[in-house]
Amino acid sequence: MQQQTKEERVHHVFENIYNRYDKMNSIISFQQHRLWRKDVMKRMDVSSGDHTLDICCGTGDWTIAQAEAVGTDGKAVGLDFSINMLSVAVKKKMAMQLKQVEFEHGNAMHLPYENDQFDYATIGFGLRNVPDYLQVLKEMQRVVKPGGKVVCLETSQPTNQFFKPIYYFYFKNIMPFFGRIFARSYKEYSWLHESAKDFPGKEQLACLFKEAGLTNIQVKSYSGGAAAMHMGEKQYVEDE
Ligand SMILES: C[S@@+](CC[C@H](N)C(=O)[O-])C[C@H]1O[C@@H](n2cnc3c(N)ncnc32)[C@H](O)[C@@H]1O
Repeated sequence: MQQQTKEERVHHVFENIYNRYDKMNSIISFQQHRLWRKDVMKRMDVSSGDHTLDICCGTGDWTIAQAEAVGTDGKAVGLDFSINMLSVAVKKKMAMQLKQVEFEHGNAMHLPYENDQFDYATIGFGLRNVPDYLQVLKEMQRVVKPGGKVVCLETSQPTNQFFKPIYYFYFKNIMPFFGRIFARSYKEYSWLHESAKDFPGKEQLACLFKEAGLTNIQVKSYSGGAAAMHMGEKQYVEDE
């Protein structure tokens, strides 16, 4: 039998868990993800009229938070390759009657946008799912305007020696168990452990941001290093 690529596997996972995703997010993170997202939005300081892009937007909560921040003079675009995850996002947009948000189908590895289009490009719990982290960061850097920001909120590797074993035990054993009980998807929630265990730690990810051409990199750790935000800026090119 042919081996599934990482991209095919990830696609399959999210096409299947889309209708339980929001509920499960709150269960497996003990609601912490809401606090992390709120803090990241505060640090981003989005202005009314800005144009934002949220890739791997899933069911759209971060895109919608951005749409609220940019207001009706701005625009927030959410992009994802799972039609089912996007269908949940579109329902939320309709229910909230938000005109300034668009959800689009596409692949984070090859963003369907011209260079220098957005004030912000964000990715929330999406980077660890893509086949090539650096390529996606380069794509995000490409589509933001000079002075614009690339922001990633993702699980990370805890550095606290006491917390570390608890965290890994939880991810490996408890979380897939929650997945089985609450979402009837043991296999899909095992993927979260696999993708999170191999994901770069804070310093490594900051190096990838640098390699993607971003500067002024800020890092903020959450919940003992269980998650982290990285934010970098696209430099202005000096006139010759
Ligand atoms: C863990 S969910 C995160 C959803 C949302 N950003 C959030 O914060 O809740 C990861 C999302 O990334 C999407 N995704 C994974 N790889 C992708 C790719 N190569 N291109 C576009 N979307 C991708 C999945 O379909 C899924 O909706």
